[in-house]
Amino acid sequence: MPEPIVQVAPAKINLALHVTRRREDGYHDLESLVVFADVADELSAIPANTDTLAITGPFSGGLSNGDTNLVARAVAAFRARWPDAIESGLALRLQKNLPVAAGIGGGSADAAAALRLLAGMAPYPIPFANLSDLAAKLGADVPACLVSAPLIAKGVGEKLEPLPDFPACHIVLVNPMVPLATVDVFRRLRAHDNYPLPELPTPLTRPAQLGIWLAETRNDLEPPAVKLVPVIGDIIEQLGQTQGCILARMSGSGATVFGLFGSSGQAHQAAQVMRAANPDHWVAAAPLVLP
Ligand SMILES: C[C@](O)(CO)[C@H](O)COP(=O)(O)OP(=O)(O)OC[C@H]1O[C@@H](n2ccc(N)nc2=O)[C@H](O)[C@@H]1O
Ligand SMILES: Nc1ncnc2c1ncn2[C@@H]1O[C@H](COP(=O)(O)OP(=O)(O)OP(=O)(O)O)[C@@H](O)[C@H]1O
Repeated sequence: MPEPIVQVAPAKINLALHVTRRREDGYHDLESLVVFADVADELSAIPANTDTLAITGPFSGGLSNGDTNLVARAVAAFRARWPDAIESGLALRLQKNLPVAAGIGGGSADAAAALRLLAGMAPYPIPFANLSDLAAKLGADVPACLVSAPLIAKGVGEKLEPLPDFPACHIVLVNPMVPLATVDVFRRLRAHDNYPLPELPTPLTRPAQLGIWLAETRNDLEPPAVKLVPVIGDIIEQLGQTQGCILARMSGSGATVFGLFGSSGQAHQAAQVMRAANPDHWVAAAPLVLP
């Protein structure tokens, strides 16, 4: 039996997300500081006669392993774009550790992991720019997930500026286990032309520096999401009061809330507090993925 080829699909966190414009096509232009935490789905592949997808793990329930799964869509799109790159079929296994429709880009991270995995198997180099163009067709967050390191995203997520340095922060993620569809949150958004992100300090190396910058920013999707799922507001308040929490805010279109911490000890302590207070919620603590 050959060794499986493995790619991790880390959780995406929008530390700040400003909605700057409603476009003609109904989508919105965003400016977002995007980071990734070392809590992840995991995708593995073994050469086989045909392509198959098995889904395991705590959040596999209810996810289709058919053509609509973002991993299957990524594989199909890759094979259509580079038909001679991988001749064998692939037995794919997705370990689903991240909650679904949670604002932490699980499906997008899985699609990006599939693209990285296939590109790594190809017998010739696949230019990153071409892979990124294909990623954008699969979903707004897929190009950022392809990078999986701190970056500023603009447009609908296709314009990316990876950051050369970033403070070694720790993240606590809390999800109330209420799925929230991105489209519903955008539909409830009232102000579509908010101000852009302020300039980031350079070099950006200390958590406290990041905290000062973040205090000038927001997640514009948070108020409409809290209206739809009020418990998000309660989590932000609780997490914000834990010791050492630099900032508590919702990620993406929710419902996951993140807490930002300067040390691993404080993050794990806060995660314990949140677990004890909310035994039904999903809680994870992890370091950020650094550049
Ligand atoms: C909000 C973010 O999580 C920030 O990272 C992402 O931009 C969302 O990206 P995503 O999950 O890939 O979003 P999609 O599934 O493509 O969008 C679902 C729906 O949300 C709305 N939508 C989404 C992204 C965007 N920039 N503007 C929008 O108005 C559109 O009505 C779209 O039909
Ligand atoms: N591999 C996959 N993992 C998770 N969701 C998937 C997958 N494939 C398809 N989907 C579908 O994609 C939708 C969005 O799921 P996902 O977890 O990516 O949302 P999200 O965390 O809100 O993303 P974002 O942060 O980009 O808004 C779900 O309704 C789900 O059914």
